[in-house]
Amino acid sequence: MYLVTAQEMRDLESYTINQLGIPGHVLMESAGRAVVDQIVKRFPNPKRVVVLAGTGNNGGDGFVVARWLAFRGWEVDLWLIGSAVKLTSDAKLYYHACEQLLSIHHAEKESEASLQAHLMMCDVIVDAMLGIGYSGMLREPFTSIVQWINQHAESYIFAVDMPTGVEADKGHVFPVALRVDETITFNCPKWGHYLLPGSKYCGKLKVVDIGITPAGHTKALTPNARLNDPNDWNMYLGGRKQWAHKGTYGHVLIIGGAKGTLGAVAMAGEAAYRMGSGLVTLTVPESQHEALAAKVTQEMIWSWPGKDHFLPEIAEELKTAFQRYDAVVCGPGLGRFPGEVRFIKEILQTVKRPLVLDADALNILAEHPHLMQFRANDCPTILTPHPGEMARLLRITTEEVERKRAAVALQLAYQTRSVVILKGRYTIIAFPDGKRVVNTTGSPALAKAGSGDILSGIIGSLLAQEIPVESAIQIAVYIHGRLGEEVDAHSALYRDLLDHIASIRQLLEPTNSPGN
Ligand SMILES: NC(=O)C1=CN([C@@H]2O[C@H](COP(=O)(O)OP(=O)(O)OC[C@H]3O[C@@H](n4cnc5c(N)ncnc54)[C@H](OP(=O)(O)O)[C@@H]3O)[C@@H](O)[C@H]2O)[C@@H](O)CC1
Ligand SMILES: [K+]
Repeated sequence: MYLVTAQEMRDLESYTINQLGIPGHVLMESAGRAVVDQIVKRFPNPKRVVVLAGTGNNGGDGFVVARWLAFRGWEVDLWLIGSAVKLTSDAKLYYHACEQLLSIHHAEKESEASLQAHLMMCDVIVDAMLGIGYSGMLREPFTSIVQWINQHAESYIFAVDMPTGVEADKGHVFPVALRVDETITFNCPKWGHYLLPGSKYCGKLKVVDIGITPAGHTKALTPNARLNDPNDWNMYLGGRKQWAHKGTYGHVLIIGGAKGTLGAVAMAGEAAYRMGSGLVTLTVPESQHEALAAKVTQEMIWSWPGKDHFLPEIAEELKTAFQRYDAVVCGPGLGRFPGEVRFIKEILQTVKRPLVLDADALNILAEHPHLMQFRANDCPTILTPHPGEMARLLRITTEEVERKRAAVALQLAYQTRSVVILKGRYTIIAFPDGKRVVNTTGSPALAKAGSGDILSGIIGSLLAQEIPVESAIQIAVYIHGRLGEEVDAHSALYRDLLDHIASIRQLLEPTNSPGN
């Protein structure tokens, strides 16, 4: 499913109205009806509702909702927030229809206390004040109404398209937005539903069709962002081939393992095996070999000569060694060590297969951005920063990363010619060609040490299995998020996450794919 900006949504709407000849008020009627369908799905028996309608087309949807809820026997209090002279022509049509059926309250003319009393007494609030047309600093009277509802209202709140105060493109909230239980949006989700802080206000998101031309219908109407959708890649998750041998599903190399962080490289290795790779090798400095060998069973270990540091004279040896692997992950528990810059340079230059850089490999890159020039353009590189690592890579604050997640992920993808996986609630995957994919799976269980190592291992495994890079990354991020949903958010250990890989993978496999 595509993810759109307000402008892309307007383009789809105007194509539908101007090219296909479907009047805007028909779309508005469908929009309002679709919202009512969702409301009555949640509340099959008539309730008392306050509908708050603005003067733009979002308000127009609100008038349609008020009319249909009244037809269905609901007790409707309809409030116009703003001046009736400002109503758009489509909104005006439905405002007049409501005038025939209901007495419309005008917030301009009535006291705040009167509105508050109605809001206190209702079971349901419908927020049709502002939608994708909102931008900038939220003005009065919306600010006061929103603040009051957030603090006092106990009713169930539906937002039409966007919660009032959440900006559609960047998810900005200046200074407040309405905290709702459900948001019903039209045709496509908007970026603001998935970006912080806006995403925290949306509650459950439901996307409904209202007759607007679907995104992607023509090239001109094709956005470059999507939600991570298993239908785009589940064809790569077929059953295991009957005649497979251990090389069939790729050989992953995981480079990491400084003293004290050997667990990270071991977890990444275990995740790679669980995701299906036939061979996994872990590599650590020689001084850590024994300690790692005591920790792992199934993984092979290859250690480079050196005592917690990299010796330039072994560069040639590394070059030969790196050719053996189908995908390389560098970073889990890597630590910092003398010779690290040369080490990363050798890896970037020598590994011709897909390369995932994580953890301290990213920190080294952040301090030495010139290193990326040693990576050939045709060798896929994947960077997996969390917001702190991203901040270091771009030399901005973590707060700025969180505020501009979609933009900064793309910036780093362009700068480094790499695929960037910016981790967090709604992980964003940005590709160097400008495409972006937003992942919706995940849970707070993943906010724990080890979670990133597991993700790296899963990505490495899928890349080694020669699944196309774009798909491999989307599969990995999606499955990793699903693992978090399967376990207890507080107590889960990395093993609990790994235990669910098989069942989630099976659920995602397309039916009738026995392998061959
Ligand atoms: N797209 C579609 O396909 C379809 C869209 N539909 C619906 O239309 C909605 C979009 O309608 P829209 O374009 O009229 O904008 P909308 O959200 O009502 O906001 C405009 C109002 O916001 C106000 N305003 C702005 N900034 C503000 C601020 N900082 N603080 C305070 N106020 C501010 C602005 O006031 P002004 O700046 O003009 O004084 C104006 O009054 C969309 O979300 C969906 O629900 C469906 O009906 C059918 C198909
Ligand atoms: K709204």
